[in-house]
Formats: sequence, structure tokens, C-alpha cells
Amino acid sequence: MSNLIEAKGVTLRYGRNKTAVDDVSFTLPKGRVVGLLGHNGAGKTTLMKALVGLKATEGELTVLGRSPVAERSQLLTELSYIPDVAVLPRWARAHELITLMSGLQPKFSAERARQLLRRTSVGLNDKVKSLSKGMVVQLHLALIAAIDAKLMILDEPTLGLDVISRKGFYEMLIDEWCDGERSVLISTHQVEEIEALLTDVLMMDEGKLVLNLSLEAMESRFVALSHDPEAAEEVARAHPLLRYRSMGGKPAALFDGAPPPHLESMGQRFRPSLVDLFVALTRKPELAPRA
Ligand SMILES: Nc1ncnc2c1ncn2[C@@H]1O[C@H](COP(=O)(O)OP(=O)(O)OP(=O)(O)O)[C@@H](O)[C@H]1O
Repeated sequence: MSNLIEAKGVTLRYGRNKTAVDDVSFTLPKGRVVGLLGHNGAGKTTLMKALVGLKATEGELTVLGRSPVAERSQLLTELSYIPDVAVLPRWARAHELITLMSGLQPKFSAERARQLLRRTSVGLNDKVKSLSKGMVVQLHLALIAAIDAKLMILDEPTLGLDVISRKGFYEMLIDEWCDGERSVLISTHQVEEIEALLTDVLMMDEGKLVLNLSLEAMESRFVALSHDPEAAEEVARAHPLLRYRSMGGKPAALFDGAPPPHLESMGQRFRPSLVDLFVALTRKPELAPRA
């Protein structure tokens, strides 16, 4: 199996009228850390539900070579998944959850879970209800990272956590789970802090996949140009994807491809951030003023 996920023309609807995911195609190979980015309502959670067989799709979808809906119970023993809320039973102690997982998940290693927990401030005897939100998420990650899987799917794993807890979560994920063979798909709005971890990005907007690119390819494809305010009109005429202010407040423009040669001499190229690209590709048009 060369790709862990293969999606071709995947469409997901709620009822007759709502198309939450619209004709999405992508592949996810081994050894990648992929960010699934999109605003609220872009379709990220719906797509992830389809990947774990919770929602039937139109189009073709295989995850770990399986059909997620038809082979759901088998698939769930082969991947690691955290849905968007940390759903651990409040009454349970950490060691009880480890015992529970050992019974449910053939690929789960209790020893590995205990080892991962030692990285966190969660004790084996701690009850979920006594833990902070950040600690619950750390415990959840320790439990699912102890599954010997090829693919981890995380839906907004750090929602509601403070910056230190978010950093701790991602450090543990990268240090303890990613090994160059396994892949992770992470949905988030927190584009800034995840950029450095990612190898690839999938960007969704209103159900459509608007970008599917490796970070390396992003660097060579998109170019930002900072320029003097006097050049603003000339730059606007070249129809950049986005005009904004770069660091230091200097006007800047983001181009898909190289800017026209006459503009290059008016400004200075720099590497656009993923956030800038996210804004450029998913920005809503300005609201028309009321008549
Ligand atoms: N159960 C449902 N019934 C009807 N519409 C739904 C349902 N769940 C989601 N939707 C709609 O589908 C679209 C995609 O929602 P989804 O939850 O997948 O987005 P998301 O990108 O995960 O958003 P968020 O970042 O806010 O979690 C939205 O317009 C949402 O209102």
C-alpha cells in the first residue's frame, strides 16, 4: 500500500441541500505530517468523519487500503484517532483507561502508554475529572500514540488549550509518534503554530479543497513581495492573490508564481507564511454595503 489515504471525488452531504465536502481528491503517503486547514464550517470535521467511517461518501475513498464505512471496525483497530473533543470518561483513572484500551485495541501497548505518560504531568492514579483540559488531551494523546498504527487522525486536538499545553502536545506527537513511516493528519485553525511541524498542507474552503501542496512546493510556488507605498497601484494592477502589510508594516503582495518582472525591481521578495496564504485563499469577499 503506497498511500495511506486515497480520496477521489469525495462528496459529503447533510440532507439534500447541504454539501459539506465538495468533490475532494487527495492522497496521503507515508511519513507525512499534514495540516488540514480551514475556517469554521469549511468541512474539516465532516471529511475526518468520513475517513473513520462515520459518514458515507460519494466518490472513492480508501483509508489504509480499506473502505471506511464497509470495514469500519477493522479500520478502527488499525489507526489512531482523536475526535474534536477530548472524550475520556470522567470517572476513569489513567491506569484504568490503559487497561480498557488493552482490551479494545489489538495494536495498543500498555507499556508504551505508561512510558508516554511519564512525559506528562498525568499520574497513573489520576482521575480524568481531576485533570485540567490540557492534561486530558495529553492523556488522550498518550493513549492513542501507544497504538502501533500507520496513521493518526486528529481533529482540532489542541482546541481550548493554552499555548504551553499546545506546544507540549505537538512536541510529544512529533518526538514520540512520527518516525518517518507513520503519517498524521491534523485539522486546526491555529495555522501559525503548526506551520513548522507540517510537511504538507490541505486547505479547505466551503467544502472545496483549495490547496494541496507540500511546504517545500509552497515555498517555490508562492512569492511575496514587499514594496514602497508608491508602488501600490502598480502592484494592484498585477492582481496579486493578497495585498497586506508585512512585518514592520511595509505594504506587501502575495503572488501565485513569480511577480511580473517590472515589479520585482520595485520590491523585495520574501517567503510568505502559511497564514498569509491561508488568508489569501480562504478570505471571504468584502460584504457589499447595504443599498
Ligand atoms: N450534522 C449536521 N447537519 C447539518 N449540517 C451540518 C452538520 N454538521 C456539519 N454541518 C455543516 O457542514 C458544514 C461543514 O461543517 P464541519 O463541521 O465539517 O466544518 P469544520 O471545518 O470542521 O468547522 P469547525 O472548524 O467549526 O469545526 C458546515 O456548514 C456545517 O454547518
